[in-house]
Amino acid sequence: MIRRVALIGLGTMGPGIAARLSRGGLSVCAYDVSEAAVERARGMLPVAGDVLDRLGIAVPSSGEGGVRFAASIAEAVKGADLVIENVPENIDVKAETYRAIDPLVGPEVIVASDTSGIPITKLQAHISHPERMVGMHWSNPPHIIPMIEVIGGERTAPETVAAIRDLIRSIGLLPVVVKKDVPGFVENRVLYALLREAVDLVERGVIDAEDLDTCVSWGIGYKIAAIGPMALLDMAGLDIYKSVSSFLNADLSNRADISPLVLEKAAAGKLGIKSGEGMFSYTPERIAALQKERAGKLVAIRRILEGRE
Ligand SMILES: NC(=O)C1=CN([C@@H]2O[C@H](COP(=O)(O)OP(=O)(O)OC[C@H]3O[C@@H](n4cnc5c(N)ncnc54)[C@H](O)[C@@H]3O)[C@@H](O)[C@H]2O)C=CC1
Ligand SMILES: Cc1ncc(C(=O)O)c(C(=O)O)c1O
Repeated sequence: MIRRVALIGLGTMGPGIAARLSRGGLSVCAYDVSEAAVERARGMLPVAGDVLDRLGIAVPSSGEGGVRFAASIAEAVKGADLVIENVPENIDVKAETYRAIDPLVGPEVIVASDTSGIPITKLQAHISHPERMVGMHWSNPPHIIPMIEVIGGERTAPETVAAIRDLIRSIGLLPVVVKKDVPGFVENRVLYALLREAVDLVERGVIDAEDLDTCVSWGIGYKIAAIGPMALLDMAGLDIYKSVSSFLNADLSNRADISPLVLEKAAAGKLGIKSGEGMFSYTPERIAALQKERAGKLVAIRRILEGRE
């Protein structure tokens, strides 16, 4: 039974994951190489806790759960049943992290990666018990989005996939088991198909960035939360999809490299909210207001989709 979780990496994803696991009654020991990341995570926990309150996810009455911060990776993984790796999306950084964890944990400990899409088969080459390694891909913001992809690599034991699926379910979240270890799994293959086309349309001057967001959020986005893509095909009619895709598919962006617009901005340090500028510009006040507004909307939508309002 999984009760104690070590969480390695407290950047964008870590604090929300820690808060949600703790609400599920799991005891979390978190670690980051960066002191600043740990301090930021400490500050994020009550904010995420407030959102979880509004989602109606109660603090366990048993007194279980809780998040503490470790001073070393060894302290973090000591006594853990599950280690969740949340370090940057770079195979070398992840491999180095597994090398550090490997001698510190027994063969019964599951090592899960929150990778956005590096195949688990590649990651498990860097660990001495590959049968205990699994993908556990959360979606951002992880304390609010209930769906988590579970991915086994070529050498993952089916029992490991089942254990993570059951854990996710046991804390009231929604596991989706991906049957093949393809790059990007499912969520990001679909998201990156959309993002490639969106960036291309803005880059070619077909539409401004603000209007692109209005079009997608109030058109496809609003609809797709209630009606998934496969159900949408049936709602529109496969005859319509056949006619439109007969001329449109060939015209969609099929670029295999990274768009020049994104490369240019990234090279100039324009990374989005984390740097104050990306596709749009942000002041610190605007970031705080946006985060509050977005959490409020996501909570309200989720409550409606769950039939609670
Ligand atoms: N940002 C997003 O929207 C999502 C990201 N992911 C994935 O989750 C993982 C983490 O992503 P983010 O939180 O966005 O990254 P991030 O770059 O914001 O945070 C990574 C953290 O890991 C720390 N770190 C680096 N090496 C470490 C080590 N050896 N030991 C302990 N800590 C270490 C860094 O100091 C940093 O605080 C990546 O694999 C990413 O692809 C998954 C879902 C969504
Ligand atoms: C741009 C982008 N890339 C990756 C992810 C992920 O799920 O890994 C997300 C996300 O929203 O979670 C994302 O927005």
